[in-house]
Amino acid sequence: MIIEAKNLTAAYQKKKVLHDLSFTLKKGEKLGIVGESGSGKSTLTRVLSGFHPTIKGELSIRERPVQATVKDRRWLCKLVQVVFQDPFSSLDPQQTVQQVLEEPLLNFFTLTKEERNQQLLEIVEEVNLEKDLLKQKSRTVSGGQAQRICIARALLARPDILICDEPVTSLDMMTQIKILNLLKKIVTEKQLSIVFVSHDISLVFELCDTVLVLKDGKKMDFFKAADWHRPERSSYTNKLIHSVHLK
Ligand SMILES: Nc1ncnc2c1ncn2[C@@H]1O[C@H](COP(=O)(O)OP(=O)(O)OP(=O)(O)O)[C@@H](O)[C@H]1O
Repeated sequence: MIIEAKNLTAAYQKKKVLHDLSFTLKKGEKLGIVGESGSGKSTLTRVLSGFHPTIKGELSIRERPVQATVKDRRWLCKLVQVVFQDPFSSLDPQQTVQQVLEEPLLNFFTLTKEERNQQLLEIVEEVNLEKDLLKQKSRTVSGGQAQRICIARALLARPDILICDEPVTSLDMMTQIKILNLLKKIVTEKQLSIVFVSHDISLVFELCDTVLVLKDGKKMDFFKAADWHRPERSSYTNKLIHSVHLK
């Protein structure tokens, strides 16, 4: 298992927001986390990337126990890459796109300048960005371009796990479709384990193998996406499914 979570419980101050969550993710599998606003999706991604402590339970990634310590975060920062809802929140506006993309290459690998340049050219093509954009400051790019840059930066780290936390929610409809198509391509082509967070269950069914449904920080269901029609789903999951008119 690449992720093994047993009874994970997390809180802000004393208020519990995740309750006894248990689930697993195999290498190369795509896990969708679904739930309405405030159900704990983002908190769970922070726990998985070592940025939020648990008050109970056990989390292991690649069979190594994880707590939110500085040492764990250092270990996890290459292994687990996160693409956030608002791409600009994780871009330094003063950096050029080239500097943003070079960061994981400089931090995690020993490469010559030529090797780095080669990887930059390959990744901009892969995520469908103009290579002239490399010279621009990241604050001058569009929302869609910014999200492509964040996806490219995450992929350049060659992570084991890619977490996408509502990666299209802040984008306009047409850009959402384009970024989703890019993510679908990545999901199909890469042997990555992916955690895809969304309030949209139909999207999760499209992209993921397994689905974790959260409500008020509690696990409502954990099942294979292909089995979505089975009657034993919780009434909450059934409501989510029916709300998007799946057949
Ligand atoms: N920094 C914080 N301090 C205190 N409470 C927080 C903090 N961040 C989140 N919470 C609370 O934790 C609960 C879960 O929030 P979280 O952001 O994880 O949910 P979510 O499902 O990601 O929501 P959304 O879809 O709106 O992003 C909510 O009740 C929220 O108010």
